[in-house]
Amino acid sequence: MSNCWNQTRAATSLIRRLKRSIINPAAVARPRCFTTAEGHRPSLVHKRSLDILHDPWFNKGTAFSMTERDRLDLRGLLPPNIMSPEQQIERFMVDLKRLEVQARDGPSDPNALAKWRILNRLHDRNETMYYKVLIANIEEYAPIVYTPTVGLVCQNYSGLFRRPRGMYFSAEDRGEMMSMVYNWPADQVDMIVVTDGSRILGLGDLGVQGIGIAIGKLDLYVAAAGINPQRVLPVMIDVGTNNEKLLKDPLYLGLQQHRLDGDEYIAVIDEFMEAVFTRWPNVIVQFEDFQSKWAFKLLQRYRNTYRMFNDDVQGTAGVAIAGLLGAVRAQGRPMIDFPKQKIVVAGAGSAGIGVLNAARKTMARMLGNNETAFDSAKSQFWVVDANGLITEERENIDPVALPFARKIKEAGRQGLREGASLVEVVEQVKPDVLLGLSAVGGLFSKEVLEALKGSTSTRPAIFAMSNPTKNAECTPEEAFSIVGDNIIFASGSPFRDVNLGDGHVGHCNQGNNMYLFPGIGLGTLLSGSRIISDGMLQAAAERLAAYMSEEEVLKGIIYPPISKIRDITKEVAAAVVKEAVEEDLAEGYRDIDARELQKICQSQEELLEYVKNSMWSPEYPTLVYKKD
Ligand SMILES: NC(=O)c1ccc[n+]([C@@H]2O[C@H](COP(=O)([O-])OP(=O)(O)OC[C@H]3O[C@@H](n4cnc5c(N)ncnc54)[C@H](O)[C@@H]3O)[C@@H](O)[C@H]2O)c1
Ligand SMILES: O=C(O)C[C@H](O)C(=O)O
Ligand SMILES: [Mg+2]
Repeated sequence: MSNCWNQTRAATSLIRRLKRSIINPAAVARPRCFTTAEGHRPSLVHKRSLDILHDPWFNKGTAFSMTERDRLDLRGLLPPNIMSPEQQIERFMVDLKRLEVQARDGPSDPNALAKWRILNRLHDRNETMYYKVLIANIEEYAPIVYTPTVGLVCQNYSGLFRRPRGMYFSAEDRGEMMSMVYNWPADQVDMIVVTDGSRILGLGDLGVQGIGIAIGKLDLYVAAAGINPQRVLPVMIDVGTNNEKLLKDPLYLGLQQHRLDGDEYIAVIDEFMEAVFTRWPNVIVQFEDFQSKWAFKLLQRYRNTYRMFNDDVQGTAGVAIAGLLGAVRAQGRPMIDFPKQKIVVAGAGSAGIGVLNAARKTMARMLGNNETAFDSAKSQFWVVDANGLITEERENIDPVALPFARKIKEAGRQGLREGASLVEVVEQVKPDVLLGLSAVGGLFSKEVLEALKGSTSTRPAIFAMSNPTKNAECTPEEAFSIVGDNIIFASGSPFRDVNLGDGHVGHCNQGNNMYLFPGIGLGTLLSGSRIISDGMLQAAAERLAAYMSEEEVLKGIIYPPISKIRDITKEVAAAVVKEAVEEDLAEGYRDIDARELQKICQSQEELLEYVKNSMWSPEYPTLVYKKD
């Protein structure tokens, strides 16, 4: 009986594995006769000779085997010594490491830009090798290809631009986008990250140069979520810039006109969305670094029709929620105490308001999930923007900030008023949490941090989440030295831990949306959900929150190390798939239909295996030439 059971199980499992192998050929061990000498299913290419060496999708450089060199007319075009992928990386690393003699930490690394150049050149030559290097050294090179260095890259883009990467749609292309999308060589695109360059990190309007941020985010999609690099597309929508310096710069690469606004602006974005979803109906579009003015409007406009999300609004909110819940646990309290936390937020832009809305909803759910709970939860927040504390007396208040405006009488009772300064607010409120998404470096000044010493919390939390490094509201050194050792600290860009003496470490967590967006994208892709629901985003945040053990959290570690990002992403993606199935949104992906997906979701183990097997890994496939 049990033998028969085992055989049936083995057969079912084999069928599943074979089905999955259609998604990822490497996911299943094939019978020998199907494989090449290198042991993998071959990839067909329609080019040969130098064209292959110049194609980063297929190029293997010195790792082409002799038989491949013959098959693809490469003989004589490469030095004769055939290298293993490991030897190739060793050689590359010698070059890259030369720059590390002087300094070795991302944030203040004087050679960061030079390292980016070396890595970027590899990206242009050989994508497989590039991602092998990135994945194996993610802790070290995420600060180069992502924040903070990517900010510097965007600022200097005109000078750094060599080979184009991704697609550019401009205001001049109106009426042409539907045909332009066919200029992209890939028939399948899974992930697009699009920006209009209007608010790049905390660096403001960088116009066309903002494409760097889309490229950096997609690097993480490949490295963390295992999205196939041939199926990612960075996009820049150039509607002009309001950055006067760029407008006057003759070397600026973008449209030298002021930004389109109003209906004209929306028409361009509408046309872009229609074009990409016509060619790639299953693509997921991540909106990135759009100024707040448009971030919310575009999200509302598209989120119920297209598979899209706004990372700054929704990804950041999830990461902040996970961190805020971690901060409650770090006080030795249960998560359900979250609705008692007093939270001061500095910054009421796309990120700040995104966090406020999500935190309020999370509190309301914990308080009974009804209207009264939702209403009372808002009293836990004090919001300070460029004009100080936001109250109902604020003139021309932004509608998205209105729900968080303090009642004027109540503010008065607290010794506060419209426009009160951040120091005053912190002094009077004595918050448990001080969270910055203001893009103002040093905003958490000595006075503000001194005021936080009066917090009624047993362990106050400071989230200096603005990017890049120089825009962080304070450094961990400042926080630990002024507020004291018993705090929780998180920043958007990486900083080193602080030595508190006597063997104690002040942990610096990186509170960055990179812990969520790759999993949200991958989970949505694999579920085949037509939209990205609030529930799917909530499931992602909850999974991240639960990722840290009690022991870690008590030590002040509320986010995982970036070296674990592939594992976290797998877990987050699984949570997103499961939620999409539960909400009946999942339509399945490729060969796995909705019913099969439902079955997979019944076992957490199978679900995680499915996600893992669907992730691309940087291995060279054997190449076989086929005429077009
Ligand atoms: N860590 C992360 O994962 C993450 C995610 C998204 C955004 N961010 C960062 O958050 C920052 C803000 O992004 P955004 O999209 O909300 O920008 P935004 O321009 O839309 O909003 C900035 C807000 O800060 C306020 N502000 C300006 N000066 C202030 C001051 N002196 N005191 C208090 N508030 C002040 C502005 O009034 C505005 O409300 C950026 O630096 C961005 O890099 C970080
Ligand atoms: O890009 C990042 O590092 C996080 C976030 O999306 C931001 O805009 O700062
Ligand atoms: Mg962003």
